[in-house]
Order: sequence, then C-alpha cells, then structure tokens
Amino acid sequence: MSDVLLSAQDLSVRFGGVLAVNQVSFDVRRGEVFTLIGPNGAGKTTVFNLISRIYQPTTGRITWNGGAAPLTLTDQPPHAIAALGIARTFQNIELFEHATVLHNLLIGRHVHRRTGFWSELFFTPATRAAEVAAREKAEQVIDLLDLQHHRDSLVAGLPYGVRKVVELARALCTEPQLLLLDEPSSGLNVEETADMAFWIQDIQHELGISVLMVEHDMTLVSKVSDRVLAMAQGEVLALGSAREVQADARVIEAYLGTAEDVSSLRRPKVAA
Ligand SMILES: Nc1ncnc2c1ncn2[C@@H]1O[C@H](COP(=O)(O)OP(=O)(O)OP(=O)(O)O)[C@@H](O)[C@H]1O
Repeated sequence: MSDVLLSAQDLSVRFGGVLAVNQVSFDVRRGEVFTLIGPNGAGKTTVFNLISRIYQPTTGRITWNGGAAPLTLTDQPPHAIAALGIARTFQNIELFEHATVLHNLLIGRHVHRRTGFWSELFFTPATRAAEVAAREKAEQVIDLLDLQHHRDSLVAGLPYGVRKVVELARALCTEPQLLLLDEPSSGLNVEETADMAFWIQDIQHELGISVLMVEHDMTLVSKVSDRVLAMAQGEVLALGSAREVQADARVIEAYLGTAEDVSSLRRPKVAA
C-alpha cells in the first residue's frame, strides 16, 4: 500500500484572465497533517475546491489511494467524494442551525447509509443496524471532542467556537480517511485556537485520520503540521517543516515583501 493517500500532479486552474493555481504538485501522506499556507489570493481555497470537485482543473490531475486501487479523483463527480473517504469543513460554518448537535452529526452519517427506500419505510433489521451504527459513531465523536454537554442543544444557540467543533464532529461522523479543514481557527480566540490544535492532534493520533488544512495562524500551523506547503499567486513557493517554510526567503518575501519573520503575520482574532 502506498504511503501517499492523495497526490496532486501539475494542477492548474484558470478563471478568465486569472491563473488561480499554476502547476501545483504535492502529496498528502497517510497519517500526516499537511498544511497549505500563503497570503490572501494565493490559491489555497481553490486547491481545496479542486479536491472537493467543486472546480475542474484546467490541467493536471489528482490521484486518490484511499480505495482498493488508485483512482483519478478529478474524474469523479462531487457527490462521490464523501463516500470515497474525504470530508470537509468550511471557512464559514455550514450546519443545520435549527437542529440539535446530535441530529447534525447523524445527518453527517448519511454517506454510510446503504439501505433503500422500502427498507427505510418498513424499518427493516438492516435499517435498524444502520441507525445503531450511526448513533454509536456520533456518540464516539461527541466523547472525543468533548461535546457531551451540547449533545441536545440547538446549533443556533451555541457560541461560535462550539459550532466550529460541531462542524468538525460532523465531518468525523463520515469516518473519513482524509479531513480537509478550511481555516479551522478563523473566528476563534487564542484559547479556542489552542483547543482546536488539541482536537486536530487527537484526530490524527487517536483516529489515524490524515488532515489537509488551509490555515493562516502560524502558531496553530507550527503546532500541528507535519509538513507545510507555502503558495503565493497560485504557485508553490516552498515545502518542508513549518520552521523550514517560515525561514524560506521566498515565503517571507511573499508575505511581507521584507525579510521579517512570517510568524509575526497573524490575522486578528474575533472574540467568541
Ligand atoms: N470562482 C472564481 N472565479 C474567479 N476567480 C476566482 C474564483 N475562485 C478564486 N478566484 C481567484 O483565484 C485566486 C485565488 O483565490 P483563492 O480563494 O484560492 O485564494 P486563497 O489563497 O484561498 O485566499 P484567502 O486566504 O483569501 O482565502 C484569487 O485571485 C481569486 O480572486
């Protein structure tokens, strides 16, 4: 079995006159936290949208090694992605606001439902078994992310920082092999961001899930990332450990246009 879970090869995307992603290649290895960094407009979200199949690359392809045989992800329809084992959270939380935390998590399980219309209608043993499995998984994730206290609360009434964890929980309920986290710290205060780092480490170490993350907060990036890919203006600037990438002259130049430390560039945090 290849130790590479996902491989992006020479990806390019053009939107009219804008080359949003230009000949970008990288591998995400099994079990690692791999992070994309770069200034605004670097092309990070576009790379996520290529993996989620929201965008089609102009050139290049993505190979997925999460199944019995490698397959070309860029040939797959968007609705197939979750079932292949790729889950995602969004920069702006996308939850069912007027449902409870538990219901949001159970909805997240629907990719595992193999039961058909008639078995659902008559609540057959297969349907019952699927319900039990969904419930068990949801409770396991609730325990892992310490959400017991909020299990039966409506999402709409929860603080922003808790909603962010619920979105993470919902993604985990799909039992992904690869978790895509789009700016997990955005909108979180310093303490919540530190908690988020712990959750990401637990997801990596306790569940063995690989993580591909886009993130601006270099404290979080340094804490959890095994490898970091820095992009600017659609191109790869550097690949290595967080420390190596932050020390790279091209990365410093892209962020600041001067030889200052990248870690000084942190987005202001919004209080919860
Ligand atoms: N659907 C689209 N149509 C046209 N241009 C787009 C589209 N999506 C992204 N772009 C452009 O592609 C470039 C890369 O954008 P992208 O959102 O991927 O950057 P980013 O690194 O995620 O930035 P940020 O950190 O601000 O989220 C930008 O110039 C952006 O305006």
